[in-house]
Amino acid sequence: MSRDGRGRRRVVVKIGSSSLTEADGSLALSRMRQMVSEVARLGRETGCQFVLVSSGAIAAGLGRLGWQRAHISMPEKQAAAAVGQVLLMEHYERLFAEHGIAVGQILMTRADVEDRKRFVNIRNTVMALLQRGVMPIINENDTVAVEEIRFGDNDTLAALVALVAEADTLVLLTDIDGLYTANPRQDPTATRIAEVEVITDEIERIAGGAGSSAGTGGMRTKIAAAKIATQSGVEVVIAHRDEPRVLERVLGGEPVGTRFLASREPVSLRKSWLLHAPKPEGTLQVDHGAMRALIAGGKSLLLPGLVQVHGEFQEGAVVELVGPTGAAFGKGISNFSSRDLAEWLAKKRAGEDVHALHEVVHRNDMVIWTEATAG
Ligand SMILES: Nc1ncnc2c1ncn2[C@@H]1O[C@H](COP(=O)(O)OP(=O)(O)O)[C@@H](O)[C@H]1O
Ligand SMILES: N[C@@H](CCC(=O)OP(=O)(O)O)C(=O)O
Repeated sequence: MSRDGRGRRRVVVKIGSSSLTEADGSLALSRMRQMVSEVARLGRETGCQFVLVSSGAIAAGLGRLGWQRAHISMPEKQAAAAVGQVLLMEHYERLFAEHGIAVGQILMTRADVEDRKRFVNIRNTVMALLQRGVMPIINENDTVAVEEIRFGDNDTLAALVALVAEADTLVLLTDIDGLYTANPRQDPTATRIAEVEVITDEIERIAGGAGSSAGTGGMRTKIAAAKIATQSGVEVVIAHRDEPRVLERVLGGEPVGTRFLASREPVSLRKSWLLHAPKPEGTLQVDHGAMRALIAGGKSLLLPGLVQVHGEFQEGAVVELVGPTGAAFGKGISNFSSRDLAEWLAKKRAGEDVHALHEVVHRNDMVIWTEATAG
């Protein structure tokens, strides 16, 4: 049963570049076929809904064009992705069609996730596809994403897709059967960790980088993704792509890979988005009393508690909330532009009358670090 009582589970499966490419750079077609047929079978037998996050566009493009990864520039990588994405989808279309399933492609950038309206639009599209039994296949839009705003790795993208799709499970399929106490490529004595209840600093410390030239991010980005997803109530499993019946076993709760338990007190979807997706456009500094009211009292931020405004932003922008010492304690959506707020602050300082009940950030549009990391 799903967490919101839909009656059916919704699962995001991410398959990494290292699993979609052979050593010679060509696409690992037999593995793709195997994964597609397990997804199709489980969907049919259990009613489970799947969303696929598939890497491999750059790797497939390099193979098709005969280019070597070591010698190419960023625009050439993007060109390779443009070529490879077509190939990837051509194969997915054919492989899912063998099971009578149509596929739909969604290419996303970080900017699409940061913008609340686009985030909601993507969610509506994903839901519409799922309702009609179409398989959403998602990748980063590598051809338009410049370096500074790229996800780069698809693990973080997959965690955000799990939020978008309101999934209850995220499965990260990779070239190793879970998180080890150290990178086994460097430390052969390392052992697999079967279950992680809370992602501690120690867990983050043991996660190393990518294991092959095809992979990006390694365990480090998988743990970061697991943190985003588990805080939002999504269970995460890192498992080996070649484990027989891997998805069936993961979803059946069998001890495969590393399972990261979902938080028992997950933050809402809106707050998860606020917490993880957008970069703040400005800062609101509040006084001690307001900080206490927000942290402990669960209150909205009213004008009298505001001390300083930093940055230039419009009404509806995401802002960071900082206390008297300048330390950040949360994020929120400002109901006013920085200009309006600065004008009010000037009037307040001059002793003029300002409407004290102006709600600068509403409680529902605010996330406080303590509540986000609890549970
Ligand atoms: N503590 C660890 N436990 C397991 N694997 C690790 C660890 N630290 C780093 N790695 C590396 O992470 C790699 C998987 O990530 P990556 O290469 O990015 O694959 P993918 O393309 O599937 O995302 C493994 O092959 C392994 O070498
Ligand atoms: N979007 C890129 C994938 C980036 C990547 O390699 O990520 P990952 O699968 O996490 O190692 C592509 O399709 O080539």
